Amino acid sequence: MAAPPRITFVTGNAKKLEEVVAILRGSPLSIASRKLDLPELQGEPEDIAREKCRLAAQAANGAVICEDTLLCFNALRGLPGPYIKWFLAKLGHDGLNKMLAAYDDKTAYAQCLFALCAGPGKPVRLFDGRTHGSIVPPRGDNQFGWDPVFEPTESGGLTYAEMAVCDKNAISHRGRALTQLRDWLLANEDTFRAEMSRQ
Ligand SMILES: O=P(O)(O)OP(=O)(O)OP(=O)(O)OC[C@H]1O[C@@H](n2cnc3c(O)ncnc32)[C@H](O)[C@@H]1O
Ligand SMILES: [Mg+2]
Repeated sequence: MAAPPRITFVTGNAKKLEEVVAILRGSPLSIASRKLDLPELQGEPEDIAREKCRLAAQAANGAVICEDTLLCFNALRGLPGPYIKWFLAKLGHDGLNKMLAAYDDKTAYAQCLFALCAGPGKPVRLFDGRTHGSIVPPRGDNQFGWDPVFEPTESGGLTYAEMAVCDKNAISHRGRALTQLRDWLLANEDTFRAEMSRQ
């Protein structure tokens, strides 16, 4: 049997990489990684994810995956969404809570858009994973991004930061999107290989 196609996960975020490695452990995919902070377009999440992946394929000159993570407050009609990185950096965990002070609705969802591309100029495919929950005052040891302030509905009252890594990965936005990507690749390996080899 041929070796699995070699794909590079392009990200500037070491914690994302750790989770991706853990989620894919035991799967037949061969993922390398490249640390690169790519420019991100503004606009709709799907357009941001597609454009970032297009740039990643050019930078790596080969098959790539990359991902965009959003944290969407329902009371704010999905904002901060793809801009959560900058809201978190400027406002911190308390500031994210204060943004919802004027609203009864504290619900939110975490969304992960994985993008897969066989090489420069090749089509970009998206895989969308979501986890619903609420924004709460910070709790928990894991200091990955906004994990301390996001309490998934299905966690039994724990924030992401209070959950064991494997429990988070089992229900997380990232776990769900990556499972779809893996299943697509395993079912469509020949199509993807053909795209990789076509100039
Ligand atoms: O290079 P890339 O892959 O873009 O990495 P990034 O850190 O810039 O990531 P994003 O652009 O997707 O911005 C998402 C923000 O949300 C944070 N984040 C991503 N996944 C998370 C998770 O599972 N739990 C908590 N915070 C997360 C991340 O640290 C960023 O601040
Ligand atoms: Mg980024």
